[in-house]
Parts: sequence; structure tokens; C-alpha cells
Amino acid sequence: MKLIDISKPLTNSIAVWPGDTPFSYEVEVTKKQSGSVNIGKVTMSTHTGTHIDSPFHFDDNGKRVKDLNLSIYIGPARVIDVSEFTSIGAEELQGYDLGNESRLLLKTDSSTNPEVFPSNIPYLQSNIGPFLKEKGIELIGVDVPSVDPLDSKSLDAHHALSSNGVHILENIVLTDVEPGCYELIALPLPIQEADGSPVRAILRNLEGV
Ligand SMILES: Nc1ccccc1C(=O)C[C@H](N)C(=O)O
Ligand SMILES: [Zn+2]
Ligand SMILES: [Zn+2]
Repeated sequence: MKLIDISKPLTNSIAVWPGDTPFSYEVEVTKKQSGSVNIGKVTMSTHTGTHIDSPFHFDDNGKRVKDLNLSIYIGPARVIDVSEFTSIGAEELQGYDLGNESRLLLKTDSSTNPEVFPSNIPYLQSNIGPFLKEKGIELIGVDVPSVDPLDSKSLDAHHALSSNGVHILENIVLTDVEPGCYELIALPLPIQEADGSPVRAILRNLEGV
């Protein structure tokens, strides 16, 4: 069965949120030094590359990674093309057949160079929270670094999604993905207390092509 990797490669030159911890992977101890093995060391923000947000990211009393239900991150997902919009809310989604998958991935096609942080991104309107809940959607994925405008402090979309039971997956790569129905797997690492986690996100073709 064909797998489509929708994760951003984590390289030392990957763009990070302005001011956030740069990503770094290095061999901290070489095989020569240890006499047996190379040992790597990773330094990163939990919001670098393809990742999930846990509600603690934007709510001090919100769920941590350990509190998340893993079954949200595995299962049928629909990909739709919303590249014509600068912001996406209930009205913009009205015309789409969202099927009965409980995961929705939005292809905005706005992400380009992985080494440059975007200056402007399409964002989600807060009325998308109740709208998605009504449609039975429990996870939203976007191909941009945030579901809110980059300069937002109130993070209205994050809060509206979370309070309606919609989990957030950010910075996926949908460039080579056709709209349609897939199986999504995007599991957070078990960083118990975390406000988010990098994920290896993949889509599996349900048709078995
Ligand atoms: N890393 C940051 C550093 C400073 C301020 C915001 C962020 C974010 O990550 C926000 C974004 N809405 C996110 O959920 O990934
Ligand atoms: Zn995030
Ligand atoms: Zn976020």
C-alpha cells in the first residue's frame, strides 16, 4: 500500500517560528569517541516542522500530550483544496463535500521554501470550531505553521477549535497530495507534559493504489 509522507524534513536549516529555538541535530558523541556508537542530540521547539498542538500550548489548564487520545491521530481523513481563500471559515467550507471522515486536512498550497518562515498565511476563522464539531470532525490539519494569523496573540481559532473538540495538526506538506480520502497517521511522541509534539505524518491511500 502506498504511503505518502506529509511531514516536513527536519534539517538544521528548517524555518522556525521567529525567535523560537532553532532546530539542531548533531552527533554529540562519535563512534570513534565512544568506541562503539554514534550518539545524536536533538534541540528543538515542540512547534517546529510537522507537529500537533496540545491544548496546554494556548491554555495553562489545557490537556498535555499525555492526556491526548491517540485514536484521534489515526484514521480516515479527507483532503480538500482551499487554496483560493485567504481565510477559511464556515462559509468557505459550506460548498465542500466533507464526507463522513472525522479528520479534515486543508490544502492551501501557500507553503513553499521550507527554509523561509512565511510572512503571511491563510488562517482559520473562529466560526470553524462549531462548524467542524457539527460535522463530526475531531482533527484539522493545515499546511501552514499556525491555524491563526501569524501576529495573533488571542489565538481565536486555536481556542475555538479546542473548545469544540477539534485537535490541531500544523505544518503538514500537501504539495503532492490530490484532494480525496486517505488514512492519516500522525502520532505525537510520548513527551508526557508537553504543549505539543513533532509527528511523522503519513497518508495511506485507501484504494490500495
Ligand atoms: N513557536 C511559537 C513561538 C512564539 C509564539 C508562537 C509560537 C507558535 O508556535 C504558535 C503557533 N500557533 C503554533 O501553534 O505552532
Ligand atoms: Zn503548534
Ligand atoms: Zn498552533
